This record gives sequence, structure tokens and C-alpha cells, in this order.
Amino acid sequence: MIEVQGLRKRIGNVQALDGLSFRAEDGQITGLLGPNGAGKTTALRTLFGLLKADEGRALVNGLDVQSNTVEAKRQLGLFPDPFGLYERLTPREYIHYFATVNGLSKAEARRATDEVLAQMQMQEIADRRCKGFSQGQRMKTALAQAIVHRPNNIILDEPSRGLDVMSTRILRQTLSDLRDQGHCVLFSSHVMQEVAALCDQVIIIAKGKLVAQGSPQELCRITGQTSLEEAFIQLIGTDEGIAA
Ligand SMILES: Nc1ncnc2c1ncn2[C@@H]1O[C@H](COP(=O)(O)OP(=O)(O)OP(=O)(O)O)[C@@H](O)[C@H]1O
Repeated sequence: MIEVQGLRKRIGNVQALDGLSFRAEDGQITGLLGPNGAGKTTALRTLFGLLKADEGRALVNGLDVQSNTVEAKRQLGLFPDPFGLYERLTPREYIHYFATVNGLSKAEARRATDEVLAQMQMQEIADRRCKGFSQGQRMKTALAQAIVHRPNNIILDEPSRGLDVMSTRILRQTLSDLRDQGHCVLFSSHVMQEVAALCDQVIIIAKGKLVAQGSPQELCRITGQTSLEEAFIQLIGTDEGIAA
């Protein structure tokens, strides 16, 4: 379970988070939606302990990421930018390294790496260097790295950005599988269709604050609209931030 309570963060002259609160439950995919500059990345970075909030708390399974950083992070997987992989490493080396960083012994890390390589159907590329990898191969490596230590919670910042159709399908299937296994999956997106199709809960934020939270159906009902896109536009007052 992931929760933020009253997060406030000022960056330069901008109030990036302005008392943001929301909760993402286990066994659900929760989508974070908002126009450009709404504070989505700032909220996710704060949850991962990469930024320190001025006020408020970010909790992972009830653990405060600021005061209980190591333990909280072990229960959290962060999907990194797939374009920032170390090109000299193979997926096996890469994934194994992150498994040990997250506290697994060498033997456990080897076993967990084998399992995740099989789960993601990566055996063929497991021992090739990442240099020259396609987008889909990069995405799989990045996702495998995020989930190798079997964290209960997974955070992804615009994971489908730049992916082709096949890679997007693999990503969506993996997120659905993680949800079905009981994980808490929280991701940000601008793609309305993706959010409507995948998410059990949608959190809409603007100007660093929560605007609405509910299932896509509930948000349509509240606003009297027939699509999530229309509901979003009504709640936000603009169609900025929507991708087709
Ligand atoms: N390092 C920074 N320096 C200056 N301003 C920043 C910085 N990081 C974030 N901000 C500002 O904080 C606000 C929130 O930014 P954030 O990246 O969290 O929004 P977002 O919802 O992820 O936007 P997008 O959908 O465009 O990616 C924006 O106004 C942004 O310009």
C-alpha cells in the first residue's frame, strides 16, 4: 500500500505539491493523471525518497520513506528510465546487481534473476549486452530490475512513453499480472485509453493537489460524462495533458 499525506514541496518559485494526499491499495492498478506540471513526477520522486517534502508524509506499507528509508525502499520497486540503462551490462548482470542492492543474498539474487528473466520471456537476450537493445528489450530489462526483489509496491512514471505497440502490450500485461498477484501498482500517464483500460482507481491531480479519486466508472458518474477523457476535462477544466 502506498499513501501520501498532505505533501507540500516548493521548487524554486513553484509550489509543485500543495497538500497532496492519496492512497493506492494492494491488488489494484492506480493511475496518476494530471495536466503538464501537475506534480505527478514530483509526487513519485518524493515517494521514492529522491526528493524531500517540505511538509507531509510519504508511506510505503505504512513505513515513512524519510525516517525508514531502507526498509520502505525494499518494499518498493521503481521502474527506471529504460533509456538510461548501463549499456555494458547484460540484463542478467543488471537485474542481479539490483537484486543484491535490494538486500537479497547472492544465491537468492541468482534465483530471483532466473525467475524474472523467465517471467518476462527474456532468456534469449539475458546474456547480451544492453547496448543496441530495442525499446521493448530495454523496457523489459528496466521492469525486470524493478520487480526482481518482489516488492509489494511498484511505481512507474509514464512507463509507456516512447514504446511501440508490442512493447506497450507486454508492459500492460505485466502490470495486470502484478495486480492479479496482489501487488500495489501506481503509475503516471497521459494516455487516457491506457488509464481507462488498465486502472482500478484513478487519481486526478492539478496544481499539486488532489482533484478527484475513483474508478474510471465512478469518475464518469460523478461528472455525468460517458468517457474518462470527458470526465477529466470537466474536472480539470482543460484538455491539457491528454494524449490520444
Ligand atoms: N527541478 C525543477 N526545477 C524547477 N521547477 C521544477 C523542477 N521540478 C519540477 N518543477 C516544477 O514543479 C511543477 C511540477 O512538476 P512535475 O514534473 O512534478 O509535473 P508533472 O505532473 O510530472 O508534469 P508532466 O506531465 O509535464 O511531466 C512544474 O511546475 C515544474 O515546472
